[in-house]
Amino acid sequence: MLLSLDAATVRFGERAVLDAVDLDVAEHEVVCVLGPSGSGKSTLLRVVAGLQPLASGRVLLDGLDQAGVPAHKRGVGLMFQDHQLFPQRDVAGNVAFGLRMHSAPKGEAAERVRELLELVGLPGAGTRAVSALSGGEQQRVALARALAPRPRLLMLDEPLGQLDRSLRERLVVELRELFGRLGTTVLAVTHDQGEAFALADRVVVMRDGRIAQSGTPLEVWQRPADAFVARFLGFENVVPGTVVGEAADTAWGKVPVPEGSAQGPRTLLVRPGGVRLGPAAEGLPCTVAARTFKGTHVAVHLQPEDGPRLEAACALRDAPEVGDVVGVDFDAAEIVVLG
Ligand SMILES: Nc1ncnc2c1ncn2[C@@H]1O[C@H](COP(=O)(O)OP(=O)(O)OP(=O)(O)O)[C@@H](O)[C@H]1O
Repeated sequence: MLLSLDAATVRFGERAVLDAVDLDVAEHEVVCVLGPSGSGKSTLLRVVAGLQPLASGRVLLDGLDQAGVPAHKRGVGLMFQDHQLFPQRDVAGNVAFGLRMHSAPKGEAAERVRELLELVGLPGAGTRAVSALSGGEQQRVALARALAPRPRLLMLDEPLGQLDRSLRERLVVELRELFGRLGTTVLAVTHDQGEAFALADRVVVMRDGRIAQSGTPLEVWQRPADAFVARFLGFENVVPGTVVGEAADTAWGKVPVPEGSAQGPRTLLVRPGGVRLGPAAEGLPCTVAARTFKGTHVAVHLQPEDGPRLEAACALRDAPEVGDVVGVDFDAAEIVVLG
């Protein structure tokens, strides 16, 4: 394992901001830590970087305990949210900064800077002033600077946080490609699930200093570990229910569940795609309370006579109007019995 956290714990006063976290990152793996504000994501990175001491537990790099190893000797690169470029240096000066710290010979450094700027899509930008760059360009310079000393582990804290949506979406694809090509091992944190899912081989969801779930983007998306993860991912149809056989009793009536689901009192996730709308006389009667255009589909918010609202995903053409009364039934394949 390139990186292992072993029961890593950080306390501020009484409160454990990291609470006995175990995490392994293999070489060449891209891991994204995802979680709400205050869940401990940045603290996790700072611990690995050697900027935050542990109350207990261990950080190992290549199997070696990093206790007492200062930040600059850990061989990890860290790129922060507000990319902190030096405004008085030009682009090349910023990129070379990472190298100068490692006392590279001058000619070699210039060649490496040229190579890095090409890599991040800014060929020939070496003499430009940092202040004259767009947000996305500054982000690329910060990335080149972090990659310059060839860190064995690259850590990114909200790497695309400040940028507008379309630029973020483009950069995330570029980053994924770049890391794949370079074989870089990456530990990134973000609160944006789209970004994490697009970038990562593995997603780690944090809650209150603990890991709520770890898995591939597909695993986490298909089978959120619990109601917290499901809600954090933006799923709204989360209800308690009692599972007996292949159905559950819920506030929305009887809901079918997949074969082999855990039995007894549980929490259910109903994906919006599994909420099917039909004539008012069939299934659970609901009134359309709102519609939200989502680009590829319409999210239809349904109010049953009793019980919480439901969200359905409808094709653009089939979406009912606000005020319509529809009958709802459920597709067992889109229902997950949560842990
Ligand atoms: N030096 C400190 N002293 C006291 N509390 C701290 C300190 N640093 C962080 N915290 C607290 O620890 C908790 C976790 O902080 P952290 O920055 O790791 O969260 P985060 O998940 O990265 O949040 P965000 O997404 O908002 O950056 C927060 O509640 C924060 O207020």
